[in-house]
Amino acid sequence: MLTVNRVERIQGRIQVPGDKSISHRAVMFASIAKGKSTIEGFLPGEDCLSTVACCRGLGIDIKQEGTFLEVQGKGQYGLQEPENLLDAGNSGTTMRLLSGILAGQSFLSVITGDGSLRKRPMARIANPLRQMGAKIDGRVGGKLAPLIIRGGNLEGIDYTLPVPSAQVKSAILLAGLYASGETIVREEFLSRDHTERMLQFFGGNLERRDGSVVLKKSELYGQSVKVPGDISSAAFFMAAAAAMPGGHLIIEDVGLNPTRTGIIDVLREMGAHIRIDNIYSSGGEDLGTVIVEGGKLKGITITKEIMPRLIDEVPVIAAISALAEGTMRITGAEELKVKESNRIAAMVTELKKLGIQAEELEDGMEITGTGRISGGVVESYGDHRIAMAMAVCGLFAQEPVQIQNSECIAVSFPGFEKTLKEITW
Ligand SMILES: O=C(O)C1=C[C@@H](OP(=O)(O)O)[C@@H](O)[C@H](O)C1
Ligand SMILES: C=C(OP(=O)(O)O)C(=O)O
Repeated sequence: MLTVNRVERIQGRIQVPGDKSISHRAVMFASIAKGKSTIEGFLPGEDCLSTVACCRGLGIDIKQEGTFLEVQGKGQYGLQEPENLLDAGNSGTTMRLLSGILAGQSFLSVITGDGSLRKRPMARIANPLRQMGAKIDGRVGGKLAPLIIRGGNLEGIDYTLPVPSAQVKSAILLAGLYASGETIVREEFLSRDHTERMLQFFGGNLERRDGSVVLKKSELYGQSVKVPGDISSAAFFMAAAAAMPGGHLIIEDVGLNPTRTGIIDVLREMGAHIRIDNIYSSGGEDLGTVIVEGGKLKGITITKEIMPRLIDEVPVIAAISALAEGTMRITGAEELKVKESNRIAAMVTELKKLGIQAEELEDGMEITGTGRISGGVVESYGDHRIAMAMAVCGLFAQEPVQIQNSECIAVSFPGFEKTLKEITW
């Protein structure tokens, strides 16, 4: 159980661990690339370690020393039939992206995960991968994991995403590496495009045409990847510093891919002062220093257009909305219901336990800021983002906030508590 006490100051200069989305992709792409890859700044969180374990289960030699990885890629057709179940743990990204790769293999794989992942929707990837020619079965008519995949002989498809999801887009593109003809993915609002950028970086034949991604069957080649700091982890501290009058926080080497910076746009619209400095590029991704000055925030309305660029940051936005003036209305966020927990229900229930005025909407939530957060015991639902969002509430609460089942924070942010202590007084 993590206990977070009220603080008076948020100040400091920090770095956050490597980006989770990019760490997963780097390991997977390196595994199916020809030759050795190195990965620097890898996130040694539980989710990414699940990806490493699955790739090892497919016969890939991966050496890990903290945040440094060396992967001996065996080329597109070098993976071996796994002797046992592949376990994606709590990680939707592992299960969905890896399924795209497994759809290209003629051998049999069975991929499963923990209790939360086994409840999350998998038809969204199974359907397009079946259309490409893979055989995929699973519980409840092939909709839930464990998934049983026998792939091979794929054909490209032209697919418009029915749900805004970078994981679905990525699964199709990874299968597209093995498919004849062109694989085309279209989406209404651009979701995180790390797969597109990294496929190009590894030598994949990928083009972007009028809002769609077009991929032709291609071979990847080993590379050296430097993983940027995770803006989704930085978001907890950015939001806390923004809501604390007098707060001053500098976060270095943060990934600033424009498909991930919705949190900066939202905090600015809420009245926060955020500056970006020292921008540079590495491996097709932008990085930079984020400087946050704290002050008084106001509630705003968020709609579905920004959601793909903001999705994992909604819990912490909800948390600081309690401190903002007026009402925060978050809409177009249905996808939050199918994350590690139902993040709409979880946040509303737990915020109410701290005396915050919160209400569920069909596609989001509404929070009315009173500036007052009481203390108490709250639940994480085994969901890392809920646990960290509630920790942010604790920094502003009248009494300590105790977060039950907080170990799940290690899924995406090992060292969260240590960094939190370093910047708060
Ligand atoms: O592609 C990715 O790395 C991710 C995509 C998002 O999920 P969806 O694709 O389900 O929206 C996000 O919530 C998740 O944390 C990571
Ligand atoms: C939704 C998340 O991850 P995943 O889908 O990979 O489990 C997350 O990290 O907030």
